[in-house]
Amino acid sequence: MFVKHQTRMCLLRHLLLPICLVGFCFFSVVFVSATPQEIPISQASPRTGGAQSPGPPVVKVVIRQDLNKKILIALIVSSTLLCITVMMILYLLLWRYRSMNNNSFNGIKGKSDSVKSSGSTKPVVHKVDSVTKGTIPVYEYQLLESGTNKFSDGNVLSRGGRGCLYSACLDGKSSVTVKKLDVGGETDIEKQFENEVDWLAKIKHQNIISLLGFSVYRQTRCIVYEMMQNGSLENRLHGPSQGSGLTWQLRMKIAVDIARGLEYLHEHCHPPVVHRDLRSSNILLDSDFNAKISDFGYATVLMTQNKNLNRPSEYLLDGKVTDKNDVYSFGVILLELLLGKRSVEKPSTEPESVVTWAVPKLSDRANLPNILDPAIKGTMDLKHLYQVAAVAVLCVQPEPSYRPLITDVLHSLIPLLPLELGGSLRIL
Ligand SMILES: Nc1ncnc2c1ncn2[C@@H]1O[C@H](COP(=O)(O)OP(=O)(O)OP(=O)(O)O)[C@@H](O)[C@H]1O
Repeated sequence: MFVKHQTRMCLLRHLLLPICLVGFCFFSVVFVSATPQEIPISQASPRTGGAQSPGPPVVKVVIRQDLNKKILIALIVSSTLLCITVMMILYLLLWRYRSMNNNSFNGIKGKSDSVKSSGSTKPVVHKVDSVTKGTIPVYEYQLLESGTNKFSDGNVLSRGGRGCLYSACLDGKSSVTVKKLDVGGETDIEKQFENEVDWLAKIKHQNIISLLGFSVYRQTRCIVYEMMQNGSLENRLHGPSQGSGLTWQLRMKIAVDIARGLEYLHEHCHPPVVHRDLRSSNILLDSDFNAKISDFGYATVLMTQNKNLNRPSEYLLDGKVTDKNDVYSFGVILLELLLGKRSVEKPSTEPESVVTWAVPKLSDRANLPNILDPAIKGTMDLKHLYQVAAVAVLCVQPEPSYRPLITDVLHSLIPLLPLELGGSLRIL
């Protein structure tokens, strides 16, 4: 919204000068053409005593010199107009080219740089008005500190690999989530912080977590997100409740939501974005169990070299990043939803991935009901179950090119989801 508004204002500002020039020329032309074209010269004899004597007819004589002058003026005006039009077109083309370059997903780098240079010793100023400028709000560190009771243990939602997550109340009413990262000279964390803020500032979608702002204070980086009351999908499936709160229909809704978020990244972002770290712990659920993709610390544009990335080998096919990496990860989540198993089980022996465990078993569809998550056994149409399992198996093909596009996955899942949950299935 803000970015669109900003662009419109910018366009207006840039168009104002050429419009004024054209307007000026237009009025010049109108003015010139409005001046008399001919000067009538009467050759009649002088009037006597006010009575008009019938004299010879009035002859209109065009003064040649004047005519030449007018042609000259017309020529000057029209050539000026032509020049201005050409200049205006060039100017617009140049401006369009520049703004396209600026908008092509490098918008926040400038912001990150300024953050770096200003942020090491002083708190960043709380820019409330930055919202109206089309940028992301920069929170004062002290505001986040007081909103989380000085980052107290009582406010901790989770302790992650890269930092701690707190619930916070910033405006005295609604609750938000603050992720606090301690950079401590670790460039990797700083990079992930910048990457996350950079992407989330540009990506707005109902199935992608909303970024509310960030803060930079000495060695501490904070990211403020919307609160996702039902936590992560991983916790819902494999935590204390063991998936009991997730019905078959809810699971289908979650799968469709994730596919919608991914489809937006792969098909509607320009250039396309690959998440690269899709897993059930990065799928968050709001109070209505709407699923949103989070954690964009590793996200990148499609088809860049995959350097410096410490991910499992299945994410690094030929060192290339493609949208099919995300499709594979989506398949893993689908298997987790169906079977209630973790993506990687860690028994006392060798850790085993759900893919190597499930795919051989799924070759015989009659086997499927036996390995299904007990929490959903016998609660769905078997035809639907087979269809979802087939999609999951396709997504986790070892050969990336054999995996479907996420848009195809999405459109094969939508008919299995009831209308009231955002699908197209009519339950009679
Ligand atoms: N906006 C949110 N609202 C509610 N809970 C959240 C939110 N974001 C994250 N969480 C919870 O915190 C957990 C950790 O999330 P976080 O993004 O901090 O992980 P992380 O630090 O990236 O950990 P890892 O390095 O293992 O990915 C999530 O799995 C989820 O349970």
